[in-house]
Amino acid sequence: MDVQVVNCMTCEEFVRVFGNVVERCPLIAAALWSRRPFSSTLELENGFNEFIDSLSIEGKEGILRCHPDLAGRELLAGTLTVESRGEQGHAGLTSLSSADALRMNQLNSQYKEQFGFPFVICARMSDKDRILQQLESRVRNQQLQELQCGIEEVKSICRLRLQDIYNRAAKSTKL
Ligand SMILES: NC(=O)N[C@H]1NC(=O)NC1=O
Repeated sequence: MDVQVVNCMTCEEFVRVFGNVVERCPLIAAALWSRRPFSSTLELENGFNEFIDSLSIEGKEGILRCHPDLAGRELLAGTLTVESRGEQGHAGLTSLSSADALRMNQLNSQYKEQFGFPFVICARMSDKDRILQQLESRVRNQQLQELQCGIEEVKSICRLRLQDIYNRAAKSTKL
């Protein structure tokens, strides 16, 4: 996607295209629109990262709380966002054995009780075994260390979602 195309978008278009780069946080895209013009698509990605980094602890916790559990209720109910559904499918979470699903649910609950926000990991850079292993080890982190860990994962999710948007745009202009 040419950055000029991004710079010419109305706020409404921009939020439609980039509104779920941070899961269920279209406000972040709406805020970033004011920072146009961007000199490159990388600058837009940096904008997302800087915005997230500039938030208070409560703001960062809020971002994590907008993420659905991995292999949780929303996956079963079919109410995940398209992006999250794809990511969880990529990590094999849509076809877990009932023993693995039970284990993941138990660990997710334990984690949430411990920190007050859900466990977040970039599912596309992981798989079922690594996710279970990370849940088991990260639950032992300190509160602030774990907040930062979750936020770094959010940034990885963002980067891959932005790449998808650019790739889709590049494909559609080739047609
Ligand atoms: N809880 C959690 O990590 N959720 C997410 N991770 C990811 O890659 N997509 C999500 O929705």
